[in-house]
Amino acid sequence: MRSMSDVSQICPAIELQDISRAFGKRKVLSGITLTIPKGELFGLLGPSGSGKTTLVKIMTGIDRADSGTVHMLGETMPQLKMLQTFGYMAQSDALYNELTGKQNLAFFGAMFGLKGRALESRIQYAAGLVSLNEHLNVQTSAYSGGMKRRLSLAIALLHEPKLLVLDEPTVGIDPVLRKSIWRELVHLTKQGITIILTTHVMDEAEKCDRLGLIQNGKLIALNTPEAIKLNTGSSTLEDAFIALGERAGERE
Ligand SMILES: Nc1ncnc2c1ncn2[C@@H]1O[C@H](COP(=O)(O)OP(=O)(O)OP(=O)(O)O)[C@@H](O)[C@H]1O
Repeated sequence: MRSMSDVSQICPAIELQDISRAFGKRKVLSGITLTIPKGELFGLLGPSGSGKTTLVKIMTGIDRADSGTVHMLGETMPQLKMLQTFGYMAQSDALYNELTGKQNLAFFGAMFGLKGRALESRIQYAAGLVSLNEHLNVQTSAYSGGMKRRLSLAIALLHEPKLLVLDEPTVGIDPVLRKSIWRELVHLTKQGITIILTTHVMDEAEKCDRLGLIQNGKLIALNTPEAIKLNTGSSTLEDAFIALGERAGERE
């Protein structure tokens, strides 16, 4: 008989089956079916309000679908124990402003059971990744918007999650740092970590292994960046998405 860890070895990182969600009378997601294998760098794109944040919240169990099923590494979601498995970076930063950057990291690290040397070394790694080492002892209330985003990303990475779910992770981050963060994200997926992110930035979308395009709560395209361009006869992803959006609009 297979143990739970054997099951998580062979299961995809995320499996969504026929997910729908409405807020009141407003249908935000309709019939989304999507499988994301382990180690993939998956990008969710779509116009503002198309349902991307709602979908990633449902993947992590932060929000619940009205119908459909969610599995993370073979486990039915939501499940409290899965909080240890993934790191989530929300669009708005959830930080303690009266604490320093380091105290914030230590607080969230302790919540994930990290302590002593292990906690210190993870804080140094995560802060280094987002170039915050020199600002760790500054109170977070004095951080710029970009620094807060970077600290939120460091917190999401702190407990070595197998899966990272990042909602517009590089908004407000300067191009040089954005590049180095992306280099590290790609490096993490090479180690088998799955990354699912939302973005509006086309050059970030180009770096993803696969993209899902959401429009009006429906998944209207799912493929590699190259195939999406090829299938629409477009030279840029931007043109491809405009073409796909128009086609989907005509079908509705
Ligand atoms: N808790 C909520 N209550 C009511 N409506 C909501 C709630 N959360 C999201 N919505 C609505 O659902 C729709 C989809 O929102 P969502 O945040 O998922 O979009 P998005 O694609 O992530 O947008 P953006 O790119 O601007 O972040 C929007 O119309 C939003 O107003």
